[in-house]
Amino acid sequence: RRKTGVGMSSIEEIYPISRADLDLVRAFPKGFLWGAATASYQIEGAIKEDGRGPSIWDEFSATPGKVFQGHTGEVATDHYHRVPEDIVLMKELGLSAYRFSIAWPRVLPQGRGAINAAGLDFYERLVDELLAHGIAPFVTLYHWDLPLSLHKVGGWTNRDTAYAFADYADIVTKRLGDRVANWITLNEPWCSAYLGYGCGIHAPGIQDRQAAFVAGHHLLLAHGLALPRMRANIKSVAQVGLSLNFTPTYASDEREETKRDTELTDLFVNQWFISPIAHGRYPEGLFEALEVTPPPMQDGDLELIGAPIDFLGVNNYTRDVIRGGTIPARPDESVKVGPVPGACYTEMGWEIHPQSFNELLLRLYHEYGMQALYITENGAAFKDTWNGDGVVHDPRRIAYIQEYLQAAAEAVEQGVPLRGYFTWSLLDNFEWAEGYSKRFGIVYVDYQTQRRIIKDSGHWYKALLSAHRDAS
Ligand SMILES: CO[C@H](O)c1c[n+]2c([nH]1)[C@H](O)[C@@H](O)[C@H](O)[C@H]2CO
Repeated sequence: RRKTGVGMSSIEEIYPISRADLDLVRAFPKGFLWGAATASYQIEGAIKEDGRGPSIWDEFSATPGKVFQGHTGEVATDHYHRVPEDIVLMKELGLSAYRFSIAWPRVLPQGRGAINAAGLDFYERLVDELLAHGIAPFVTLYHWDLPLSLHKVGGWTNRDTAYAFADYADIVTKRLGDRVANWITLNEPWCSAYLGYGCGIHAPGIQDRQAAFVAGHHLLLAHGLALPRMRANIKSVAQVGLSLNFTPTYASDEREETKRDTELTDLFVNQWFISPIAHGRYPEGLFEALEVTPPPMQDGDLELIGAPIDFLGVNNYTRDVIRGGTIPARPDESVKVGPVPGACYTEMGWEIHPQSFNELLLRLYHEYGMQALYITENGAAFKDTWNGDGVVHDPRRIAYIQEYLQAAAEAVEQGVPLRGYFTWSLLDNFEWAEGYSKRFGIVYVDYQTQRRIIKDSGHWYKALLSAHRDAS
């Protein structure tokens, strides 16, 4: 797409959406929220500024061999110093909502005790600036950057951390509860528990499956303890939920052993957290399948954990096709089949499979009775390149979002109460163990200069959101 003249935009740049896109947006109800998502450690930088305490990701990413080429979140996209310009960018894109996370160690440098006023002030300014631009804040309280001091006394394997989280949630909602109407307690406790304590590819890098289930229980308990504290501080019209990751599992063939291994993998990957949240109990057979003992629980834990939430945040990117009977292994060692003939994949090696997204949404509504759903993460990493001028062509990301939104639109037509969609991510950012090697943004970040360049997908998303507003 080249400019047609100095200062002129090509007609495609003004209207980069198709007739099919116009039909697509009409499937979503008036008031449907369109946003983009980020997380504190992945975009903020300024990890030692204004009183912020260290987090487990500061220590983990600084540990040689843990992150691609030793990348860290020390600078990231320097969002901490660029909030005004980044919010102008969000406004330019026409976002009606923005999902971000608060860094616990910026608010409570030691995880508990003394409050860092500069940390709370930063998030207050961010929220006020969003509201001034008519963008609804969706605040995640925990997106993996646990204060290091809590890790030093066991982190999520220590039940006390759940109580410390509830105190942190109380402090933040006391300050922002009058202005923020959408709260997410935890982002993907499955990742915090299993990637952090089970297989150790994420902070704090522990490899102990039993510890993963103890940590998982304390993360759920943290959510349950925080809920009533938050509800006491937020407006009556405000809503609280949490974001869970799901990767639907499919059998690679019709053999009984394949179907069994696929069901066990589904138990482990998809049911572990939604079952306590939706049904107040762990899924039958989970602990046995993983060869762990049930995590220590106290009376009342599961009631707290299973207390009603106002919405479920759904994070989905792909599906897994499971090969059966290869090894008499546990579901955390199940063998994924790939590449699937005729399938397309993103830079993460994730199969692009919108049909499984549609089926997931239907399952969450029918099997788990979720009365409101937001897609709090969906997006794709591709090899985006920038040639130094104002354009970044990413047609595959446009196609990915189109296909997944089509699947979501079908779910809405099938009766799923879907209330909003946040693409991951607003900006290219620190992709955990992959460092800055993977770009998910609809806005490109040139890390040498911190320049932001709206990708074609950003221009397309802007036009799509505008078309939805016009159609509503
Ligand atoms: C199966 O993917 C997970 O749902 C997942 C994917 N992602 C996530 N969770 C995290 O919430 C984000 O911080 C990541 O940046 C993002 C992209 O990797």
